[in-house]
Formats: sequence, structure tokens, C-alpha cells
Amino acid sequence: MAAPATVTSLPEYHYPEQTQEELEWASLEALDISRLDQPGGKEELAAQVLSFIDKNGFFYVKGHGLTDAEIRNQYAIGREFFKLPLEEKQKYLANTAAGDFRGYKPQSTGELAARDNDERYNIPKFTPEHERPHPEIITQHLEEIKRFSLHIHNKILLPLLRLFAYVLEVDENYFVNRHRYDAQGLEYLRYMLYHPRTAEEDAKLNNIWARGHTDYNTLTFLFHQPVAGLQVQTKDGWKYVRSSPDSIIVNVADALEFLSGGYLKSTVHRVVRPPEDQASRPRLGLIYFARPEANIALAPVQSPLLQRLGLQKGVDESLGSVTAEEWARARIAKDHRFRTGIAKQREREIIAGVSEKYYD
Ligand SMILES: O=C(O)CCC(=O)C(=O)O
Ligand SMILES: [Fe+2]
Repeated sequence: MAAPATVTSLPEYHYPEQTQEELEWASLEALDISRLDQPGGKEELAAQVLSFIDKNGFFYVKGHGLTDAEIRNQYAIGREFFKLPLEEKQKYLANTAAGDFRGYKPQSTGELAARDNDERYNIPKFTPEHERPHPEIITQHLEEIKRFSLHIHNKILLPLLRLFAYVLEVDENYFVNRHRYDAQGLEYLRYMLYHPRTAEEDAKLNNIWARGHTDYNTLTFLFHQPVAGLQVQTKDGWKYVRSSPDSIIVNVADALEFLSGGYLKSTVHRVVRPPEDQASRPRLGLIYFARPEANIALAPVQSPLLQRLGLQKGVDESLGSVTAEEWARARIAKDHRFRTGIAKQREREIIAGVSEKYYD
């Protein structure tokens, strides 16, 4: 029998310094979800959600129960992963051509270098469907990664989904029942590393690292990111999203927009070249993408609130026949065609005549 792998202790991860530059920051609400367990907390948070969620799908979550040490430990694992030789990482390539994002996506190089400057490693949820090999640095820390992922699903995602159902005046488990952890479907934790470009290279690309897009899942959880660059589209133009160590930045993505009948807004965002005092640093990210179960139809909820507001959509006016899995795969495969040069330009339509919202 093989000896059990020894668990390496990782060099401690410290966040890079915040920028000294004055940037135009978005003004975003912070939901303290620890309040949900306290008397009156749910009603208070529901009122707060109602004040912004039909206009802007970006917000902060505080009181989420993850410690700074746990979050930095995930960054430490991600940092070690990206230090591996490229040939080693290539053994775990994601099959993005088939719309499958599990595993490794390298940075584009050569003639296609302008198409992206990031590497990613996506670790799927911990169900038998997604058991797969990982490099040793990941398998050594798999239990910690599992605990971290399950905390996000059970203690952050599900309470938020119950809160949104309460806001829409529907069964509190309406969205939760469509996000059962053990059901078939994909969600994942991502380690992401952007490689800085020179000012000249960036200038040719209008200083854009990731062009304006929506995410295709339910909710995206972006952990503390001091290297400024993430921007959200607002009615007053692009604004930077400020990050702080005690908050997670959350954004509503396509599947939740569809499921909520268009009331919750899948919000356009992008990543630009960081300010000059940070522009030459690698930008390491930690992100969790929650998704509905694979076979959930993206049909709108029947909501008394939406009916009163005259916003209730019928199934015919929506993606009622498209599943969460079909939507995600179609978007990932389309992105693959662009990144790998199969498509010469960005394609607009994704599926069933629906166009991705993207902007520069
Ligand atoms: O790196 C970031 O701050 C945002 C990344 C992002 O928008 C994405 O991966 O969908
Ligand atoms: Fe995104």
C-alpha cells in the first residue's frame, strides 16, 4: 500500500497592498447574512435587497462565517498550483470545447496572446459525478478545499437563495430546491491568475483584461481582491468594485436572472489593467461559481411580487425550454471558440436566439 501523502504546509499568503490611486468606486450594498439568524433580521435584509436588486446585481456579503485564515489558505493553495510547470498543469486540461470547465485553462499564447492573460483551475463540487484526478498540491489539500466549498454552498449560497425567494414572496425553498448539492450539475471553486502585460501591450487592447460580460451561473462569489481592476457597469458608466478582507463580492448571474423572471439582474462587469502602482503584479483570484442543477429549466418563477409590479413573465417569453446545463455549456464553448481562434470574432447568439450582454 502506498504511504499516505504527507501534507505540506504552505507558505503563508499575504494580500498585496491596496492601490494609493483615487479611483471611481461603485457604491454597493453590504448584506450581513449573520443577521438572518436573529429576530427581525430576515425582514431587514429583505428590505435592503428590495432597495437595489432590480437595478444592480452586485453586492457584498459580510458575516459569512469564513475566517481570514481560511480564505488566505485557499489563496496559498492557488498560488502553489500556478507555480507548477506548464506540462504538469496541462495534464488536467478542461474540455472547454465541449463546454466543460472542470480543470485547467492555460493562458493564451502566440498569435492569440491578446485574447486573454489568465490561467484558471476549476475544482468541481465534491460529488461522485465529478471525481477526477488533480495534481498533488490539490489532492494534499482536498479536504480543506471541500470544507471551504461546502461552506460557501450551504452557509452562504443557500441562505441568500432563501432570502431572494422571500423577497419574491414564493416558497422559501423554491431556488434552494433547484440547487441541491448532491444533484447532477456543476459548480466550482476557481483559482485564477492574471499575468500582467506591459503598458504598451495593454494600450493596444484598450487596457481591457476581460471584456464586459455577464456570468452564466446563479451567483458568483469573489473573494477579497486588493488588486483593483474589476469594474461594474452602472447607469453612470464603469465603476471599480472596492474589495475589503471581511467581505465577499457577489454578483447575480444569468441563471438567476432567468429563474427570477428578469427581476434580479445579471450585471455586466469587466476587468481592466490595474492602476499603475499595482499593474505589474500577478493578480491572483479566488472565486466560487454556484450554478443550478443541470436539468433545471430556466423558466421564470411565478411571483406575487412580480405580478403586483406588472413584471411577471410567462414561460413562452423566456428560456423556459433551456436547461441550466445547456446554457452554461453553450456559453463556455462559445468562449472557447473565441479564445482558441476557431471564431475570428466574438459571436453574439448563444442559444435559443438569446444574445450575451457584452460591452467594451
Ligand atoms: O477577476 C475578476 O475580478 C473577475 C473575474 C470574472 O469576472 C470572471 O471570471 O467571470
Ligand atoms: Fe465574470
